[in-house]
Formats: sequence, C-alpha cells, structure tokens
Amino acid sequence: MANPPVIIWKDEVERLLRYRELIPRLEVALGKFSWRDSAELIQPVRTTVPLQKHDGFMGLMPAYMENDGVLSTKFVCFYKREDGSTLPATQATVVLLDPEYGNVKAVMDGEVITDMRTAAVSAISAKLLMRPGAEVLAILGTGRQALSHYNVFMEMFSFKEVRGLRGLETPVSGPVTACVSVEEAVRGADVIVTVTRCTEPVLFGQWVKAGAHVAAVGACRPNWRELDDVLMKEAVVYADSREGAMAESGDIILSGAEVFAELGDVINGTKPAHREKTTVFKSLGMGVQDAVSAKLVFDQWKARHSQL
Ligand SMILES: NC(=O)C1=CN([C@@H]2O[C@H](COP(=O)(O)OP(=O)(O)OC[C@H]3O[C@@H](n4cnc5c(N)ncnc54)[C@H](O)[C@@H]3O)[C@@H](O)[C@H]2O)C=CC1
Ligand SMILES: O=C([O-])C1=[NH+]CCC1
Repeated sequence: MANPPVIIWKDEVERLLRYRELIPRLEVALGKFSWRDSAELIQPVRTTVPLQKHDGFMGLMPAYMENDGVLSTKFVCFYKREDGSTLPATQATVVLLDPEYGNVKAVMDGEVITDMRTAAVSAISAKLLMRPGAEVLAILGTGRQALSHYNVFMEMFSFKEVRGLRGLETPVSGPVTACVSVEEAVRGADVIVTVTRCTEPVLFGQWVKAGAHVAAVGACRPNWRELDDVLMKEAVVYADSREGAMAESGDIILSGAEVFAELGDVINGTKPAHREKTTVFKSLGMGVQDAVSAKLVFDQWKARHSQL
C-alpha cells in the first residue's frame, strides 16, 4: 500500500527551495528537453482551458522524466486582471506522482515554485546570452515575478544599477532607481526583464540598446504582447520550448519572428549564444521546470522529516 500523499504548504516550499540548488537542476533539465529523447523526458505543450467569465485560463502542465523517476503535473490558473485588482494574477498547485504505481506522493504549493523557477530560468538566459560586463538591469513590472527576478538576479550577478517603474522599490529589499516611464527605465540598459500582465506591447525596439538581452516573461497567450515587432525582428530570439513559443507566444506568432534556438540547445552546445547581438529570451514556462522544482522540494522535505 502506498503512503498517503504529503501536503507541502507555501511557507514550507519557501523554506526548502533555494536558487543555488534549483538552477543547476534546471540547466540539466533544459538541456535534456532540447535533445527530444522521449526515453528521457516527455513534456507536451500545456493544455489551456479558458475561464471566460473570469478573464483567465487554467493550464495543465504535465512532465515525465523517465530516468530520474519524476512524474508531475502543475495546475496553474492565470488571469488578465485589471491594474489595482486585489485578486491574484497566478495561482498554482504541483502534484508529484510515483511513475510506477501512479499514486500521488505529494501535493504542494505551486506559487513559490512558479515564481522561483521562472526567475531562475530567466537568470539562466542572462547567464548564457547577456554581454560580458553588463552593468544595468531594468525590470518592467512590480508584482510577484518582478520580486523573484530581482532576488535571483541580485544573487547571481553584480549589476551596478537596477531600474524599475515606481512601485518596484516597495517589495524588493535593495536599491532600485525608480523611473517614471518604461522608456526611462530601459534606455541604455544591458538586461531588461519584462514581467507584466500587458496584452499590448510595452517595450519598444527603438528604446533598446543594441546588444542588450531581454528576458520576456509575461504575454503567455497567442494574442498577448509585451514586445513590439521592431524588437522581435531585430533580435535573435531564444525560447524555453520551441513548440510552446509557437503555440502560445503572441510576441512570436504575431510578429512573425523566428525562434533561433531553445536555451537547452545553447546548454547542449548545438546552437550558439549570440551574446554580441540583441537577444530576446521568450519564456512561456514548462512543466519540466515545475517537475524538477517539485522533486527538489520533496527530497528536501523527506530529508528534513527523516531527521525529526
Ligand atoms: N513565463 C512564465 O513561465 C510565467 C509567466 N507569468 C506571467 O508573468 C507576468 C507577471 O506575473 P506576476 O508577477 O505573477 O503578476 P502580478 O500581477 O504580480 O504583476 C504584474 C505586473 O504587471 C504590471 N502591469 C500591468 N499592466 C502593465 C502595463 N501596461 N505596463 C507596465 N506594467 C503593467 C502590474 O502593475 C504588475 O506590477 C504575467 O503575465 C504572468 O502570466 C507568470 C508565471 C510564469
Ligand atoms: O508556466 C507557468 O506557470 C505560467 N506561464 C504563464 C502563466 C503561468
């Protein structure tokens, strides 16, 4: 008889998940994904159910890593939400299963996992694609993802200046230059992170310095945008999953831009990192990122509870 599933709440996930352990595991998983070896890893494009009445979507994000014995799925609800709404923009739960028996081993909060693994993958994109000596980081958005991106970028890199729109200085715990407009925030920036709920372009190519790296995290629907056509066409575009980007990214579909490579291709050495050019990393989020994070949380949880 299988043990009943454990439930791991948000505060415990927060205590257990650390970027220094998460990032190397995500890099390995991104690389495995890009080999497209179904004996190693299976991750279909997320299934999305529209919640029309609530202006949102429920995404189902399964992943199976055969050799690692990891089977999981995330349920994530995400909403358009008007500015000023007090309702959450994203809510998620991750379910970890035993691939042999099919029983649920753990049900855990997916909000912290979503915040941290998304920011960690953006940081990996910057590590691979930004120019050496990058000094100025701009973060567009002041919500949950803005905070997790701030935290991991501060942990991994040493920028001389971080700029953001007014409001970013409230959640973060370090110095931020508050800017009155997107243009002011991004002009001259070496790395730009877009973590907004925008459905129309907010970042325009004419403001972006040649050679900058953009990690574009919002706009995860085929008709939503954060970046304009000029930027999308000028930049070398990378994605987490090519299939995900072609199915879900308005910035890619509507601009007609081509996905040059996945981050995993760069990690595997099968595609180059064009650090010298303007680069866009289009992030949609992947079930395998959640699977790796959930396994790490569960392993840490077991280790901690076996000592009690
Ligand atoms: N790529 C991925 O893996 C993931 C993407 N997301 C997406 O990331 C985005 C941010 O998510 P959260 O931080 O959780 O949401 P949030 O609601 O906490 O923050 C959203 C931010 O966008 C800002 N915003 C809205 N309209 C704007 C505009 N026109 N100009 C500038 N800023 C604007 C809001 O003021 C707020 O600061 C969402 O689009 C969400 O769907 C979320 C999770 C994972
Ligand atoms: O990967 C993810 O969890 C999400 N991507 C877009 C909204 C939520």
